[in-house]
Amino acid sequence: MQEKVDNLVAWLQQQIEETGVKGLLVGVSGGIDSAVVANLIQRAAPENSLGVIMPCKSNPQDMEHAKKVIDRCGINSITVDLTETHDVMFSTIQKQLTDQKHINPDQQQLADANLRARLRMSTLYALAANYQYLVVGTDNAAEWYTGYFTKFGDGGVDLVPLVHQSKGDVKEMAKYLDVPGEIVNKQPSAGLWEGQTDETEMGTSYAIIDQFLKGEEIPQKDKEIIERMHKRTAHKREMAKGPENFKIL
Ligand SMILES: Nc1ncnc2c1ncn2[C@@H]1O[C@H](COP(=O)(O)OP(=O)(O)OC[C@H]2O[C@@H]([n+]3cccc(C(=O)O)c3)[C@H](O)[C@@H]2O)[C@@H](O)[C@H]1O
Ligand SMILES: Nc1ncnc2c1ncn2[C@@H]1O[C@H](COP(=O)(O)OP(=O)(O)OP(=O)(O)O)[C@@H](O)[C@H]1O
Ligand SMILES: [Mg+2]
Repeated sequence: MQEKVDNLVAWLQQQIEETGVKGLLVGVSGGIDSAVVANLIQRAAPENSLGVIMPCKSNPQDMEHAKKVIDRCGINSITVDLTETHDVMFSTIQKQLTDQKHINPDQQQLADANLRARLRMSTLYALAANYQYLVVGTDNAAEWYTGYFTKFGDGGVDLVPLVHQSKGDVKEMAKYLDVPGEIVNKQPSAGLWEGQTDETEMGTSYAIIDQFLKGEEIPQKDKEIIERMHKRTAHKREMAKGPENFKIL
């Protein structure tokens, strides 16, 4: 584990050097993935790293966990509360849709949730411009393969150090990095609505996705879910498409 952590820290330092930026920042949610990334960037750039706490109608316990992560790893931090910003923006959009009688009630929960993730992304880039830092993402191999992230939201980042780590690997790394036990052991959640957990929403578990990614046998039902998610979200892992027949280069 020490070797893996040292390699990831060295890789982050190399990215700072190659890109000529001053440091790195990450959104700290109170979940395990961002706890690990906060520790990694703090090790990579102790004086030039930042953890950003961005509550947006969030569960208060997540905020407490986020603060614990920050205190335990000693990273500099800033809190930007996006609750009011989200309220104004989402209600303005809903009002226009309602006035035009175009509102689709079935899509509102997802639209609300993804707007939270995209407001966080915009906040991180505003801070990155200020400090001349890069935005570091927290997606692990399971989330990346299944596309379980918001396009241009939590997926809108400059670096993804954990993209080749399974959720199990992230958990082992968190223990090694001394992330508080209550964070290591809680149910993964995007926290985008009350009671949301990743595994209930996906209909499969991280343990099974990890097995699938390692080429191990898993139940047919889970295989179908994982392959369907992967196929449906291919666009999130690619550049935006343009018409092929107008290519000039
Ligand atoms: N074939 C295609 N080619 C190009 N673009 C395509 C497309 N199909 C949809 N799109 C576009 O993509 C959009 C759908 O993608 P997107 O906006 O991402 O939305 P979507 O994938 O529907 O939702 C995001 C999912 O990620 C989960 N999430 C989000 C954030 C954090 C976490 C977490 O684990 O913490 C999890 C969230 O709970 C939800 O299940 C469509 O509205 C459309 O604009
Ligand atoms: N309230 C928040 N404040 C700051 N960043 C956030 C917040 N909510 C989400 N994020 C960012 O979005 C990322 C994606 O969330 P995700 O839930 O996948 O990761 P996590 O919370 O770190 O771990 P877990 O998947 O175990 O819940 C987070 O890692 C974090 O960088
Ligand atoms: Mg989370």
